[in-house]
Amino acid sequence: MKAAIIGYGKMGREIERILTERGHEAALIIDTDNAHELDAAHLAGIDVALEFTTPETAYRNIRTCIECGVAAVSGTTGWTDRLGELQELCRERGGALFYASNYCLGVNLMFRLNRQLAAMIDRVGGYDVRIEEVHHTQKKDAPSGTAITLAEGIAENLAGKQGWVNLAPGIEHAANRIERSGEAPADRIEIRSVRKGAVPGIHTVTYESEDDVLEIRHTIKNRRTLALGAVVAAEFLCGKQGVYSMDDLLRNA
Ligand SMILES: NC(=O)C1=CN([C@@H]2O[C@H](COP(=O)(O)OP(=O)(O)OC[C@H]3O[C@@H](n4cnc5c(N)ncnc54)[C@H](OP(=O)(O)O)[C@@H]3O)[C@@H](O)[C@H]2O)C=CC1
Ligand SMILES: O=C(O)C1=N[C@H](C(=O)O)C[C@H](O)C1
Repeated sequence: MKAAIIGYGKMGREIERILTERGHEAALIIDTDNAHELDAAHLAGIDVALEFTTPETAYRNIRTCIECGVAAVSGTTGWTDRLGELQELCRERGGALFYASNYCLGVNLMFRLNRQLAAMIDRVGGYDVRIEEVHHTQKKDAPSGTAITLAEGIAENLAGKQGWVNLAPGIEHAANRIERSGEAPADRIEIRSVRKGAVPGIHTVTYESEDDVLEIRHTIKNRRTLALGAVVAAEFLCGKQGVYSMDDLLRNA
C-alpha cells in the first residue's frame, strides 16, 4: 500500500512506524510547512491518505483527497458537524472515506458495551449518567470525539437524554459547546473534560443512583493502539468505494 500521511504530529509519526512495520510505504508526508503540496500532482499514485491534523484543517484536507480520487482515513476530532457533507460528496464521486472518533479496538468494544448498558439502565431506571474524559494538555478540542460518540450511544438508548453538554472550565475552542456554570440540564448528558500532563486518553461512563455507582472505563496506555487501528482501517479501505466506520471493520468481531 502506498500511503500519504496528512499531519505529521503525534499520530502521524506513530502511523508512519506502523505502516513501515506492516510493509507499506509512507510515500507522501504533509504537515503545516508543506500543506500547499496536498494536491492532485502530489497525490498521484497514492492508494490511501491517513489524516490526523486539526479541527480547522480536517474538512479541507479530506475534501481534497476525495476530489483527487484518493481514499481517506481520518481520525481528526472537533469538526464532525461537517462530516455528513463529506460522506455525501464521497458517495457522489464514487470515492472512499473511513472515519472513526477512536481507532483503538478496546474503545470500540466499549462503544458497544456502552449502548447495551444504556438500554439496560433504561429498562431498570433510577440512575443518572455522566461522562468524564481525561487527555493531555496539548489537545485542541473538548470534549473528545470519543466522549461525543459515547454520549450519542447513550442518548440513542436511554429515554430522557436528548444530547450532551460539555462542562470544561478553562478550555476554550471554536468547536466546543461549553456550559461554564451550573449543573447540566436533566435532559443532557454531562461530559466533563479534564486536561492533565501527557495522558493519552481515559474515558469513563458513570451511572449513579441513590444507592450505588456503576462505571465503565477505558484507559489508553499508548498511541500505538490508535495508529494500528488507523492503518488496519486503511488496509480495509484500499480498493473499496463508499463510506465506512469501525462498525464495518468489526462487523464479524
Ligand atoms: N480517532 C482517533 O483514534 C484519534 C484521533 N486523534 C485526533 O487526531 C488529531 C491529531 O492528533 P495528534 O496527532 O495528537 O495532534 P498533533 O498536534 O500532534 O498533530 C497534528 C499535526 O497536524 C499538523 N497540521 C496542522 N495543520 C495541517 C494541515 N493543514 N495540513 C497538514 N498538517 C497539518 C500539525 O502541525 P503544527 O503542529 O505545525 O500545527 C501537527 O503536526 C486530533 O484532532 C486528535 O484529537 C488523535 C488520536 C487518536
Ligand atoms: O487528541 C487525542 O489525543 C485523542 N483524541 C481522540 C478523541 O478526541 O477522542 C481519540 C483519543 O482519545 C486520543
